[in-house]
Amino acid sequence: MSNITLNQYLLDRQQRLAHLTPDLTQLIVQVSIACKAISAALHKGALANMLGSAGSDNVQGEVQKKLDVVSNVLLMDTVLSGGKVAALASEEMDEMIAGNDDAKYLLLFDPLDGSSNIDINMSVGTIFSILQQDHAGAARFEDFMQEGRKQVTAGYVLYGPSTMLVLTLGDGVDVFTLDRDVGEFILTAERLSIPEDTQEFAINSSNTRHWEAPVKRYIDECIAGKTGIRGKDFNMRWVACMVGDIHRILTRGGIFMYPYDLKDPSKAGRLRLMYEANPMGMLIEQAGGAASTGRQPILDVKPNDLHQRIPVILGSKNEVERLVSYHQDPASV
Ligand SMILES: O=P(O)(O)OC[C@H]1O[C@](O)(COP(=O)(O)O)[C@@H](O)[C@@H]1O
Ligand SMILES: [Mg+2]
Ligand SMILES: [Mg+2]
Repeated sequence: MSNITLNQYLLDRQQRLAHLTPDLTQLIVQVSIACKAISAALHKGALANMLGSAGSDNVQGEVQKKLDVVSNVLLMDTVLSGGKVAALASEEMDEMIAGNDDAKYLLLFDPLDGSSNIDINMSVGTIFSILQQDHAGAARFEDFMQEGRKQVTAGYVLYGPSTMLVLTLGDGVDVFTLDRDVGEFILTAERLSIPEDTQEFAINSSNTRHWEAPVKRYIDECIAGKTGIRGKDFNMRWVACMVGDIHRILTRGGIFMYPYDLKDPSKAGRLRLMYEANPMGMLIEQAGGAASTGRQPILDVKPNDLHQRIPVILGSKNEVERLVSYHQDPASV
């Protein structure tokens, strides 16, 4: 194992990556500090009265857990006091929050992903995405409306049996594990690569009756296994925390889907473009996988709202491409 800390790693990358400015490095470090504090709060759990609901709803009408609120405040306070963001936006807040007018970066985050896992002591995560602000002066809402392809950094922290930071600067995907004894994220895996094929899928199958035909066809074929046209058996996993599911896929391959469904036709999907789909799409592509809505690459979607929802299909390239081809094949619909 290396003894390379996140700070050392970023200083080293500054020598080779022109877009990794000292300000961007500092912003990434500030996010990692907030995530260490979130990790500590999660670790204390019931002992620090951290479990349960906060008694409020977020902008999307979802009940906020205490830890959703605590994580949001920790991230916001740490980053705003660091002075490297022009503005930030969070899944848990209605509007963007302005930062330093002289700063050059915009930060987006899902402070606590997989909220329904908090009270059962299962894995949760934080997801973040960094965009460049391309003009001087105060940030505006429109500055955030950039395709995912323009992200300069994306990552997540998985709070599982160990706390891991998974990061891309647009040059591959690297993994850091929090050493609690010394309080540092240490580099533990480099240049992740997702196998092109898989026999593992992740989807909330309680929504089966609401799916569109291409998704039904794909999942039916996986379930038919050796007896169907796929000629091999598939396994199914569902962590109920996107960070956990994506971490598994980055580690050993697989496909993760939260497709459009007709349960509530007014919703374009369950997951959010800016806080979940874009950062995860960048990580997956950087590790050689594919990320699609079924109809176009996630990273090419031009956003129109901070809290926009979107269908997501992410993971092993050949499986994602197969499901995308079913969306184009009239026989599926
Ligand atoms: O409740 P379901 O349908 O299993 O949905 C689980 C999905 O919802 C999410 O928890 C949504 O994220 P939040 O917890 O940040 O709202 C994903 O992490 C996860 O993949
Ligand atoms: Mg989430
Ligand atoms: Mg969340």
